[in-house]
Amino acid sequence: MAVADTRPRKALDAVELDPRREPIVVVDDLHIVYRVYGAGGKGNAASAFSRVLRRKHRPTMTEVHAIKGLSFVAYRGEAVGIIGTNGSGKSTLLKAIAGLLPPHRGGVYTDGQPSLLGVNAALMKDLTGERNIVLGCLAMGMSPAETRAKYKEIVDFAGLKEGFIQYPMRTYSSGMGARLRFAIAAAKTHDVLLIDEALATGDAKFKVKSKRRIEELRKEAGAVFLVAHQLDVVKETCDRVIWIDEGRMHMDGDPEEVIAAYVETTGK
Ligand SMILES: Nc1ncnc2c1ncn2[C@@H]1O[C@H](COP(=O)(O)OP(=O)(O)OP(=O)(O)O)[C@@H](O)[C@H]1O
Repeated sequence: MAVADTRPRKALDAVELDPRREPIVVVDDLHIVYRVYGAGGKGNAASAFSRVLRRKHRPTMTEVHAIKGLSFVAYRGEAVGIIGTNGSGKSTLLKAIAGLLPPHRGGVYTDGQPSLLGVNAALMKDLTGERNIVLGCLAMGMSPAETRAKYKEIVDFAGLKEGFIQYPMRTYSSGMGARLRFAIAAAKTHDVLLIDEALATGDAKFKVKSKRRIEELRKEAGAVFLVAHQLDVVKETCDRVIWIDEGRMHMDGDPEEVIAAYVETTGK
């Protein structure tokens, strides 16, 4: 899948390519800019009316430059951890790789279909866990027969308390929701699996289980990207870590080294 590239290629030239491995995600001088309308102005009816009278269609617009020229190549079989302080651009990068945010400049190229598994992944709160499994599997492109075949495996993996699978998801704790989301996403082999904080709320036993499943997914599929604030999860799960600071690449390499440098700099 290719996402708009509107400028001469330059930044990726600086990235070293490993000719022995197969690239699966290429991020080339990526810039992501959010447009925020109405920031700074009063968001009430009077100011909207005043805009109408002044024939100004839109409230003031400000831009947030969240990713500022990021370039790297991820290879088949890699598990890449993305770390950085709050607001550094981790979730934005995942969304851009998933194709959910258009690049302002530069591009993201993936070999195969990326799937984003986030804390806010679109499960329906008013539907039962059971219905969400079916909908989730169908939404991931599985056939009804495949969905039926995988159903029990998903329920077992999520390991919810007895009977909860028949309850609406709004009755689940955040940890239970995260477990079910992960279990649904992990039921399928993904070309590129993007995980945003989904493992944060699981307990220790579930983390071990998910780590094992991520390893399997890496073998079966393309690459796994993981955003997590818990550095131990990243260290245990990933074989490469990218540290983003204010939307820019700060460090990229061995998990132990990058995390040690991050802890030393940020004190986290
Ligand atoms: N929908 C949005 N509209 C405008 N600005 C946004 C939006 N989402 C994120 N931002 C801004 O983009 C920047 C990067 O945010 P992002 O959520 O990617 O950071 P993050 O590293 O994932 O943060 P955290 O660790 O807190 O989850 C921040 O300055 C944030 O305020």
